[in-house]
Amino acid sequence: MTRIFVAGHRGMVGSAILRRLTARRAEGEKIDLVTRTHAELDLTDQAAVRRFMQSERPDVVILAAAKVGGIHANNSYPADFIYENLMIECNVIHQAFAAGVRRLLQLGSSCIYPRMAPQPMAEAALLTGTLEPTNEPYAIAKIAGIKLCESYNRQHGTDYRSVMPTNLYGPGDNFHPDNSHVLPALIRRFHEAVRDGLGEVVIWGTGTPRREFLHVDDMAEASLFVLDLDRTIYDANTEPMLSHINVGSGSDVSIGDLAAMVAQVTGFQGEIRCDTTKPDGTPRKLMDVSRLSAMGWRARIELRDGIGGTYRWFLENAAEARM
Ligand SMILES: NC(=O)C1=CN([C@@H]2O[C@H](COP(=O)(O)OP(=O)(O)OC[C@H]3O[C@@H](n4cnc5c(N)ncnc54)[C@H](OP(=O)(O)O)[C@@H]3O)[C@@H](O)[C@H]2O)C=CC1
Ligand SMILES: C[C@H]1O[C@H](OP(=O)(O)OP(=O)(O)OC[C@H]2O[C@@H](n3cnc4c(=O)[nH]c(N)nc43)[C@H](O)[C@@H]2O)[C@@H](O)[C@@H](O)C1=O
Repeated sequence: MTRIFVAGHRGMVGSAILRRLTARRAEGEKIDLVTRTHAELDLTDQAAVRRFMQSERPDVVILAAAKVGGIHANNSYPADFIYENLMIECNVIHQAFAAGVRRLLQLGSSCIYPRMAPQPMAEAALLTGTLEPTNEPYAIAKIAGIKLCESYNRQHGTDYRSVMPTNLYGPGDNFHPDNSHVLPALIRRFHEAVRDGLGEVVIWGTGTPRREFLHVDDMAEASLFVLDLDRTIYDANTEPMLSHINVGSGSDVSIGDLAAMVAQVTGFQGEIRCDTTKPDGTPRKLMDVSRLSAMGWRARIELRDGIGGTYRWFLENAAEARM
């Protein structure tokens, strides 16, 4: 029996990972799942995390809990983003080690790479240049997470792994009008424009930045793929000081074209206007996914299909929620 703690199991990624693990258990895999809500266990609380790890003694930890948000949230609450994420990583990774956890997978983000990194961004681009200012505090925390895992592996021989997802979306996303990422924000805005009969939708920035989007179900599958890799294969495909693995779909789209896709999915036929007083952020973020591809994994869900499914989930679960 493998006892797995999924931290952040009520979030978009954590819940997708939990769905897959639950399905595997139903198929007969010997998995014992451990979860705690944020209210039950605040992962920024060192003593509470220590007590939890010592009493639950998981074999494996999946760290999908974090302070997460889009460009506006990152830019508005930098102290929350750096403090909470550093604390969560330090507590979970160190207390996992102290409780003898043999394998851990933590999720970083594509924003760890320099703002002007050569595209597509390879794992080796880490720490080669200046970060994007709108999310530097979050990125610094995420880089610290990679270095924590590498350091425990080097000093203590643990098997702690890191995946760096590109921009994610899907069921369970945060559809807050200001604090969310671009795709859920646009789904809400275009939906409300159609509902209210508006002739215009405003998108932030110039519409020219390019982003790569990956459906959360693909991300969950990739996470478990990396977690399940035999250690010799993981180690052979990474390096002790460059141990993270990019996860992406392999193609990107401009924000303007993304907005046009969301307009089509939601049935909006009016004008799309750019508010250039809002920041663009990084000009382009496309992952080099050759490391993961070489190990045999690739994304399956096409962006247009994924947006359609996410819009249906939004209509059924979030459209009426007060934000
Ligand atoms: N969404 C995206 O586009 C991307 C996400 N990632 C990474 O993927 C991971 C998962 O992100 P995602 O699922 O989108 O985020 P969500 O915000 O959907 O989920 C995060 C989860 O973490 C929980 N959490 C936050 N703070 C604490 C805390 N102090 N103690 C306990 N639980 C806490 C949240 O609980 P509660 O809601 O109750 O606070 C929530 O359940 C993160 O590491 C993120 O950085 C990386 C790249 C892109
Ligand atoms: C995953 C990643 O997410 C964040 O970085 P980001 O990629 O810049 O994320 P974003 O989804 O918020 O924006 C993408 C682009 O889209 C434009 N844009 C248009 N209209 C809206 C809009 O309505 N909302 C938002 N949020 N953006 C909009 C926006 O101006 C930008 O050009 C990081 O802080 C960090 O958290 C991180 O790692």
